[in-house]
Amino acid sequence: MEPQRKHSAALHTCYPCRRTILYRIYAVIHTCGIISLMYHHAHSLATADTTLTTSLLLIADVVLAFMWATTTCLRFNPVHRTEYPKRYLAKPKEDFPKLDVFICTADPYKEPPMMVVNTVLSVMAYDYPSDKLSVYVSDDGGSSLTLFALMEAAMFSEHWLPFCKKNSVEDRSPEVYFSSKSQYWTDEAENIKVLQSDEIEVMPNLIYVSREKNGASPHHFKAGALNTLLRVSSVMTNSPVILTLDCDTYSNNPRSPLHALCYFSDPKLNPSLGFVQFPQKFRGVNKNDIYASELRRPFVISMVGFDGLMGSTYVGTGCFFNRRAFYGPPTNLILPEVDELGPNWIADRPIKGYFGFGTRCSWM
Ligand SMILES: O=c1ccn([C@@H]2O[C@H](COP(=O)(O)OP(=O)(O)O[C@H]3O[C@H](CO)[C@@H](O)[C@H](O)[C@H]3O)[C@@H](O)[C@H]2O)c(=O)[nH]1
Ligand SMILES: [Mn+2]
Repeated sequence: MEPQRKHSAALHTCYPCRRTILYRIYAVIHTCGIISLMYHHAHSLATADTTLTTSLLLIADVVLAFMWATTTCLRFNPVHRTEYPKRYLAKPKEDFPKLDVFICTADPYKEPPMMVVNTVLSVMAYDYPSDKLSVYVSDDGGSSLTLFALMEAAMFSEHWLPFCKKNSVEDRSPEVYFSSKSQYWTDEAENIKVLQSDEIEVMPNLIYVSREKNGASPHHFKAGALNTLLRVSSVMTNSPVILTLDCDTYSNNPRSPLHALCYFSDPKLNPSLGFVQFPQKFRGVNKNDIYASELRRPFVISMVGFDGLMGSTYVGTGCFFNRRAFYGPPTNLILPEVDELGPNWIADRPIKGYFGFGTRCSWM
């Protein structure tokens, strides 16, 4: 992501970390220390007899100095960002771009379908116009259990979405909501029952995709699944903004799309803005995180460091993409041979779907 240091844009601000100056002073002192150490080694090599020992020490110190330099650049200009989603909300709803969400699952035993549907429901229930939202699930396991769970989730969503929006529920993964409020939700469960399904007229699209795999060509695991979803979604909805999620990472903020759009809608950033990566947060780690399972260094410290240099890295989940970014660099649009797979194709055919097992879902 392009860093933007000025407080100019109304929808987001970016400011450097306050302790950067102290760190830079320390880094200069440390660099002087490394240079004098290198000088000492070079001097010893030229004058002393212990050439082998000195050479080994020199190599060890060069390696350590290189490792220090590569991590130091991430501490050199860390930046913090703030978005103002309420300001974005003030726009007319017609101006909101369509959003496609890609969720990958592969194994119904290691990734239980209940976990997958909780992730699905957490994004279907976004505070976002439902008619602009499409959720695509790629199931590399081709599991009928996962498909069945999704069908049930589609029906449950008719109750869950109005309930979340009416009660301003913050945790929109049902599993998290019901476990975190276990002392309250007995009363609220009654509310779920009495809600009518027509409170929200349009429901988000929910599309299940299980790609064909064969021995003749490599399937490329998650990357292959995401590419399949990219192609399928381009002919069905072709939304300009895409969110990718692993099936085990639910969205814990119903306004996440608005936060991302604060950047995508900025005309100064947009031509070169490929993606907006959200940090990962982990549930269920032990108190004080003694095993460092939160992975704070890669997901928090390094990310703000990358952001201040040339932009963060994609960490595989929780990332909003500009669909245009998949069609070549900002100055060069590389169009596919099939028009319908291009970024500017307007996919306006209505999506009509029927489930198996004799059930037709009313939201399609
Ligand atoms: O053939 C496959 C294999 C995996 N996946 C999905 O890919 C995701 C990540 O795979 P997983 O085995 O869970 O990898 P992890 O090590 O848990 O994931 C971390 O590391 C991955 C890269 O190695 C990133 O893609 C993930 O975002 C990151 O969370 C999951 O949703 C899987 O369902 C597929 O869709 N098809
Ligand atoms: Mn995983």
